[in-house]
Amino acid sequence: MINLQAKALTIAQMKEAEARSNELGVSYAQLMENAGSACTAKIKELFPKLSTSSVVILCGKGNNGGDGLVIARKLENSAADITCIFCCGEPGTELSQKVYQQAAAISSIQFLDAKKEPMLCHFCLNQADLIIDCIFGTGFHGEVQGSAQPMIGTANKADAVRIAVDIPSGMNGDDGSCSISVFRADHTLALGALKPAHLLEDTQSVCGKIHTLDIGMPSEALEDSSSVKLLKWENLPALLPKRDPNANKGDFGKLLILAGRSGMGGAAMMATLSALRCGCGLTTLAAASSVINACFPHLMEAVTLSLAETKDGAVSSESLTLLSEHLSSSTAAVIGCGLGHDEHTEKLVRSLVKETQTPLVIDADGINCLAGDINIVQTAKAPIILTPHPKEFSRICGKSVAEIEADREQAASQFAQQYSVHLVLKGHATVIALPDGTVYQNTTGNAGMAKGGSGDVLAGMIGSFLAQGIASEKAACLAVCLHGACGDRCAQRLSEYGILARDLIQEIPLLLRELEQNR
Ligand SMILES: NC(=O)C1=CN([C@@H]2O[C@H](COP(=O)(O)OP(=O)(O)OC[C@H]3O[C@@H](n4cnc5c(N)ncnc54)[C@H](O)[C@@H]3O)[C@@H](O)[C@H]2O)[C@@H](O)CC1
Ligand SMILES: Nc1ncnc2c1ncn2[C@@H]1O[C@H](COP(=O)(O)OP(=O)(O)O)[C@@H](O)[C@H]1O
Ligand SMILES: [K+]
Repeated sequence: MINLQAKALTIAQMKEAEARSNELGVSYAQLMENAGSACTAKIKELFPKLSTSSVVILCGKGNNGGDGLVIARKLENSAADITCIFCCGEPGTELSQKVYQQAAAISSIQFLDAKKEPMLCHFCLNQADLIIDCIFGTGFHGEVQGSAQPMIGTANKADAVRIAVDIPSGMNGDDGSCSISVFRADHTLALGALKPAHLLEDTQSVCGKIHTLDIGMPSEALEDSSSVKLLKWENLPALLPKRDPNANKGDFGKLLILAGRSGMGGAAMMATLSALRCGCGLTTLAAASSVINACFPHLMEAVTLSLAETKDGAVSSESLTLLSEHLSSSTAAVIGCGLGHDEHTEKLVRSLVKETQTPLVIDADGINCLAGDINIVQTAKAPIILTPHPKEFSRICGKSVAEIEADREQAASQFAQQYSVHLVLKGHATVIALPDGTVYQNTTGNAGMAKGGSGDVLAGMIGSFLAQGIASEKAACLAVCLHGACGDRCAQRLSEYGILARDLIQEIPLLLRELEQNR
């Protein structure tokens, strides 16, 4: 598994993780106690002048409020004075009621009710040196209403350091959408794991600096929660191997690209050029003879293999033996870009995939050729990376495009595990799912790439890295994220409307140079 720092659990996954912790012997009450301890330790670290400071803790009536009451108890003797303000009435959950009783037994903690004593509450907030927000956490929905609203308003204007526990109150933890009234934190203490909202660019001004706190959830409980790892540009330098200064072209692999029926030469060329730009030692394009004749002058650095055509311009199955031989001497192959899908090609693709031991990237029509008998990928001898867009994926997974789009990560992960393949489900936030259940979600790319040809560029890039001996997981992650980053750079210069797939190819070496420098 690639070691990525960012790991976010959705609110539903967090609830599952809490339930699993409970089953594994770390009770809900213990988690709240641990959360309070971890927050208190972090608050002391972030705010060293505590002993001479006034602290106000804004509490909701759920378990986020419960965390606040544990913090109040744990801060006793460390701060000059502590006030807890109930913003939505008294604690309403079993857990928060229990910790309220414990805190209430400490005479030095003052408790106020925002509805009953608003003036006093505003006064305390204005005098505070530190304000801790425990009104809402993962249970928040809709808009902040009632007494919580003016409390947040005054807290945001106060001359104090503001710390939010778990999620700034008023923000949705999954999608980062904010209520009109939202607590503006200098620091946010994410409990147990980051939530998706913590990772969004737009939410940074609301969250401030984010700290993820260990609250004693067993690692099995967190890992089992099918977390999605975010793949970012910053992760790429570590994935790009350094080229051995003594190496020769034989050390950087041989890639075979089987692509391009008559009339689809652009796809074949695009895949070949992007493979060349990603550093493969020797790249061969095998395509219909008319395509080779047309593309040949533009592919000076590639070897070409001209394949017999049917009268309709499809690649004929006559070429099976020739292709099998080339495939066995290659270190990876890409099958599919603009290859077409008729009975000849289907027969050819199925035979090659069944027999070969060479690692494969299967894209576009390569996938369509397998759609009637997808079990072939499960029994194949070679490691396989499939790169469908949602419609192609729909043809092989038995789900509708709408069902896939409703939970892309889940659909991709289920398929990858069932068929023991690496699956790259393309589109906005491309998902990479591994046979072991690991799921990555790409963060680069833009809608300017939603144009014919972008997918062919990606297939060539993955194939090139694979041919150089980079393992499937790294090759797919590196290529997908780099491909998106090329799109982002191109869009800055040429606009999302104006970029072409060929522009992505020109951007590859510029960004590879940056990765080499940052390694
Ligand atoms: N469940 C657990 O095991 C743990 C939970 N923890 C804390 O518990 C939090 C989640 O607790 P809860 O599920 O109780 O949820 P919250 O405490 O986030 O809030 C839920 C309460 O707020 C109310 N509410 C939601 N939206 C509102 C709105 N717009 N206006 C007015 N009221 C609104 C709900 O009706 C409910 O009473 C986490 O964020 C975390 O801080 C931690 O203590 C760790 C352990
Ligand atoms: N809205 C988007 N945001 C980010 N990337 C996108 C978006 N739309 C498409 N892409 C990327 O562009 C590529 C399109 O590939 P594909 O659909 O196979 O097209 P084609 O094969 O015609 O080139 C994929 O890598 C996909 O992830
Ligand atoms: K909060």
